[in-house]
Amino acid sequence: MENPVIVAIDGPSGTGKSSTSRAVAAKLGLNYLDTGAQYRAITWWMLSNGIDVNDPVAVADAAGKPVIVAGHDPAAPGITVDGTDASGPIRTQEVTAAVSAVSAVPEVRARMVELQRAAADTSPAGIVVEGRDIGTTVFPNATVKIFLTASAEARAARRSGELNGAQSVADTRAALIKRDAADSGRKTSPLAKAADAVEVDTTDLTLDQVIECIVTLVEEKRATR
Ligand SMILES: Nc1ncnc2c1ncn2[C@@H]1O[C@H](COP(=O)(O)OP(=O)(O)O)[C@@H](O)[C@H]1O
Ligand SMILES: Nc1ccn([C@@H]2O[C@H](COP(=O)(O)OP(=O)(O)O)[C@@H](O)[C@H]2O)c(=O)n1
Repeated sequence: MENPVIVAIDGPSGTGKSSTSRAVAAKLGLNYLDTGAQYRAITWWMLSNGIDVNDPVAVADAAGKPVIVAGHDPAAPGITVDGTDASGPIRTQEVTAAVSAVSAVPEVRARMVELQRAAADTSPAGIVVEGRDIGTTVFPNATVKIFLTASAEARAARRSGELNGAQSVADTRAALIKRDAADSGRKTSPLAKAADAVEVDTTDLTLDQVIECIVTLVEEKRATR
């Protein structure tokens, strides 16, 4: 049988990773994994259990406790923490503000990477995995690696639109830039483009154009291997 296809999609917030990855997985009949949702889920658990997220030792000590299960269906991925649906709570601004600190802790990353590799092992046709370090660390031998970018203005406008104006574009832009810096500057598996990743600037592309571009790259790669 053919090896499973692994499509790694990395990039900063608001570049279109989730929307693109889900559509690409659905079109190609592959599983889907949102690794950002896993880091958000463990962050939500830390906050809910009174762990000081700015204390890396406390976070490391607790990292093995929550049971996080991410769904792989691109039409309805979902995520549970200790059996409770966490899809809503992981998207709050409180979690968004704390997630970079939690995800910088090596013990947290080791646990998540284990779950991410296990997800690929149970995806016979293959999987589209989105995050920050998928092409560099989690799947260095991925079939196709994509690094999405977009201007800070475009990303902030997209995100602010999702929050229905609850946060201004300027405040959203500042929060995104702060999180990018934390994610790119951490020691363990920072946000980075893999040397062999294809960079796609989505600033002036429609979502459909980005999806088409990635589907074509995967199909080309599949045809030649
Ligand atoms: N190419 C694009 N053009 C316009 N809007 C986009 C594009 N890609 C994504 N979006 C929108 O931007 C928002 C953020 O996209 P998302 O996929 O969640 O990004 P990420 O996962 O990288 O944070 C969503 O509302 C999505 O519909
Ligand atoms: N592979 C990954 C994915 C996410 N993350 C962390 O998780 C956070 C949330 O990721 P996300 O993909 O849900 O973020 P958004 O792009 O949705 O805003 C990021 O800011 C990183 O701190 C990570 O460290 N490594």
